[in-house]
Amino acid sequence: MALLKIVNLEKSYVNADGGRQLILSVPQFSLEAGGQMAIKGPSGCGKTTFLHLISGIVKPTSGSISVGDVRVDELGEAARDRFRALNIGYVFQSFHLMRDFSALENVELGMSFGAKVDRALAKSLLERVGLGDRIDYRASQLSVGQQQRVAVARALANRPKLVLADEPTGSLDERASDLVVSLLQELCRENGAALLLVSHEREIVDRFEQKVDFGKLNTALAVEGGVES
Ligand SMILES: Nc1ncnc2c1ncn2[C@@H]1O[C@H](COP(=O)(O)OP(=O)(O)OP(=O)(O)O)[C@@H](O)[C@H]1O
Repeated sequence: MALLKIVNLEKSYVNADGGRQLILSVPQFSLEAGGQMAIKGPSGCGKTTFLHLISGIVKPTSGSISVGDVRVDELGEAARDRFRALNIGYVFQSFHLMRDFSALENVELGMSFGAKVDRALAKSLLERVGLGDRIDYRASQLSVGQQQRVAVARALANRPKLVLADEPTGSLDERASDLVVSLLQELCRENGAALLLVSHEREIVDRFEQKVDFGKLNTALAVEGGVES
């Protein structure tokens, strides 16, 4: 059964001369519950916008986005924020951790916008990503790879149905990248969460059985003369 279903999704922005520019047009897209998929594509092809639309950070110009039985596109801003806090885990390229908060506090922060803070779960997630001995270190005292592992733990903290990862290995060397992607895949599998990861790195995308070229998925690129990957 599809967890994520998208039909005729479009996003346009007003450009500098006041006209509208269509930057994303995805006729059909779906991801099954617990499924794992990588989206590849070059810089500027709309990958981040796609994840922002799915998570409700940005509202579409038209079209429908269903996550489970919720129509994300029909929710107001506050409801989308609440929906995201309860249902979506997000991993960013640049982590978005609170530098002066400990690893544990950062994971708990991922819970505080959702249902409730569960310290035992936060600790077990940090142990699961290999940071059991670093839970009281501030984010600023952790290596770049360790910070991204905290971000992975935080993304699973609210027991999401769907984890979105936006270039999660962009700041990491090869060894740390491998570890972060493996942890994301394993933790999502263990928790029954679906995983949608975007990356421009072929080695990362090739680790997924399901992969999509966003240059082909986003038909606005052809209209706007955009890049092909
Ligand atoms: N708020 C906005 N206003 C106007 N244009 C925007 C806005 N946000 C994104 N865009 C445009 O949408 C296009 C897609 O941007 P997006 O960040 O989704 O691409 P991307 O594939 O994630 O790129 P990258 O890999 O470099 O992050 C770009 O041309 C960008 O300039």
